[in-house]
Amino acid sequence: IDFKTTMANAEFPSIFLNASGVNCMTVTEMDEMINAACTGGVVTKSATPQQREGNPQPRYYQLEHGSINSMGLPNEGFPYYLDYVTKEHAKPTILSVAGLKMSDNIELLHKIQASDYTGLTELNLSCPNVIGKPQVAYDFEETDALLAEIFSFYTKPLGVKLPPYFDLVHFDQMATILNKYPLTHINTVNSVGNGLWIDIDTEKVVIKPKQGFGGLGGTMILPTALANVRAFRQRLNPSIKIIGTGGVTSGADVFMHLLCGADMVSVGTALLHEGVGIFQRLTDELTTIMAEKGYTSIEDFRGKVQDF
Ligand SMILES: O=C(O)c1[nH]c(=O)[nH]c(=O)c1Cl
Repeated sequence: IDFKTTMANAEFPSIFLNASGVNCMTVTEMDEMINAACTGGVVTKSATPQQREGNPQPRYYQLEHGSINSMGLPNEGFPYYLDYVTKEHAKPTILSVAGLKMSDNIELLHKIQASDYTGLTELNLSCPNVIGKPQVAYDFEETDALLAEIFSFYTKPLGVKLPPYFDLVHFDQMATILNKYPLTHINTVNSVGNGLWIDIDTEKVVIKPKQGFGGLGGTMILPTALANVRAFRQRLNPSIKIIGTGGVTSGADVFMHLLCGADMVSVGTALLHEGVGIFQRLTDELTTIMAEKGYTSIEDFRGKVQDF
């Protein structure tokens, strides 16, 4: 079975990507993603205008059923990633960008618009760990204003990375805004913001930044991720594709994201834990499930989750 798919002008040889932030900080990591078996390409770490050290360590911690992080947007800086994605690669790239303020986002997109890069870009509206900054995507007016400004000049393929929402009315409000713009895709979900974990031996929180508050990922957020993928698939124009992210550790999890309507699936916590070999495993497990059910193509079941 071939798992190739197309988004905007890019042909991905597989539906699998890394979640931005994992295995995508450096050229070495991004090349490893592209050269790995069963990957569709690579999503860069969200780039800020200048290089950033990020938050003090420990800033990532693996839990029994997932992860917690408050990285603080460490990255090599926008020029580094623009240079990488503008080069030729065997598979497509998605350039992730994250401004620390509105003007940063506008400035970064003007630079991409003016550059030779013709691939996909993903605007991260959902970083939960920039201290003192609320997530843009939880401010509907700001999101609407930002997208209106961007699409007044930006003509290249653009998607947005969204945080999870937890209220059906919020799905309605956000989808109404997103449907106004010619987005290539949304990527949902980013980590579940500001969780907390404690080591009871030391009675201390497990990460240093933000008094231990950090974004949650991994198995424990899969139900939230599935709900967000389904809710947006039901509400968004079919022209807006969906990268399903959150909680994927097995072929069954991939199958559920696809049933909810995802076009591609990205993996973060489990990729960090297992390495790029996970993509062959997910491919094999999904293939087995499809064979057992008599499906020969993802289109046989994508978006066809049934109500009870
Ligand atoms: O702290 C981070 O770098 C970070 N961590 C996340 O879990 N999601 C994001 O979008 C970002 Cl930008």
